[in-house]
Amino acid sequence: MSVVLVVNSGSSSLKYRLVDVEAGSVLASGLVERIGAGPGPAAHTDASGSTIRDEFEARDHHDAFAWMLRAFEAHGPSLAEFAPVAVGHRVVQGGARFFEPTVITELVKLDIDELSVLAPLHNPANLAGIVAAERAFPTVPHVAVFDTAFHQSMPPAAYLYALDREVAERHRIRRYGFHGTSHRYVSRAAAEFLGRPVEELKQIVLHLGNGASACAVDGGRSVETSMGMTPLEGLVMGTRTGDLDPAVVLHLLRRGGMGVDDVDALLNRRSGILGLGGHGDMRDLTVAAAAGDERAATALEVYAHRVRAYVGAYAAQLGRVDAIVFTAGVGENAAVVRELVLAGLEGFGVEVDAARNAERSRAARRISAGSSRVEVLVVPTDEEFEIARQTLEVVAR
Ligand SMILES: Nc1ncnc2c1ncn2[C@@H]1O[C@H](COP(=O)(O)OP(=O)(O)O)[C@@H](O)[C@H]1O
Ligand SMILES: CC(=O)OP(=O)(O)O
Ligand SMILES: [Mg+2]
Repeated sequence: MSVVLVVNSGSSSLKYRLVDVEAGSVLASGLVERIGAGPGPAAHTDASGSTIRDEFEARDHHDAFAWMLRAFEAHGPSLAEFAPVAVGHRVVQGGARFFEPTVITELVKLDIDELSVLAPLHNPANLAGIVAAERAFPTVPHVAVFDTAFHQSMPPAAYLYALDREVAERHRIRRYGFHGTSHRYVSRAAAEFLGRPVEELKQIVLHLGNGASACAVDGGRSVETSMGMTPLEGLVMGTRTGDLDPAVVLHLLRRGGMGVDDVDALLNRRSGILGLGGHGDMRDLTVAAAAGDERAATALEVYAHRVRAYVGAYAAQLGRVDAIVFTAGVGENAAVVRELVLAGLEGFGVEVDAARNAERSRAARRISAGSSRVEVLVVPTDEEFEIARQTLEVVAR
């Protein structure tokens, strides 16, 4: 059997999936939300797709795991019959320390904890999930799969900030990049869809979810990405600014009557399409824009303008573009966002087929016209499956 449990612990949620990697099938999946913040929704779906919903108060990740185990017991599948041979964990920040999926030891946990200074919103939650999962599944190996790992192939020209070298090195300030598991999976899936070896393709992958990042993938390797030392840099996101003149921060601290934590909350939680257009969820923003809400329409323009700027930059860095690939919640579903991003790129060999772009589908598909020099694809990401696959690979070694 090749059953792996995948755990994605966010600051306030636990997402899990039980995967049979060899069969390529999902045996169960679920979600516990609002951890540590009072009663919240929890849901568990079995292999047949039938879902049970609950309202549950998880004080911490241990409680959330306990809920998950009860859900398996009550609704199946049986964890005795489909016992995971390993547990794979999403860990967001691996710094320059982790290049590959890694079996979790006490030392690895110390490193993940220590890297929290470079991802204060993500790594502490990832670690809490690991500790809880180890307690729930004490006899199998646990593996950390890092968001940063895929981007370790970036050259110094792409990952260095033009900052005083001594200061940057002392504080490990450089661009690490995130969503690597998704960029890796999607760039390979796109090559498969095109029936071409990934080694010969130059791709621009646009992971547009709540968090969003662009990645230039040359021959299957990340050569540049838009997120930086933390997942705040780059594209406009649900609640994050993306690129910003750093002097804005200084100005707010000096003149805006704000403290460090206020500015942190402003940039990470109250900005992006939420701050600009009044909606942090792209579904709501596009509906509002279509209904004539000017602020929402402007936010959409800013969002698309930024993505287009990165497409142009990465086209220049790659020297040639074979494929532009959209993925994640917004990239897979929001036809209007794709249309705005791609508008006016005909001079660069990008021709969109409007009907194909408007089609709704869950499968990988082409949205460019037959005559387009650049292939434009929509490829659903599957970070959980990729984490399961990498976890099994490490365990089998
Ligand atoms: N049909 C849709 N139209 C527009 N946006 C969508 C649609 N479905 C999902 N989204 C958007 O995708 C985003 C969430 O993406 P997702 O990849 O699930 O994020 P994350 O994994 O970071 O939580 C939200 O902004 C959501 O509104
Ligand atoms: C790294 C990151 O931004 O992750 P998410 O998109 O899940 O917030
Ligand atoms: Mg995501």
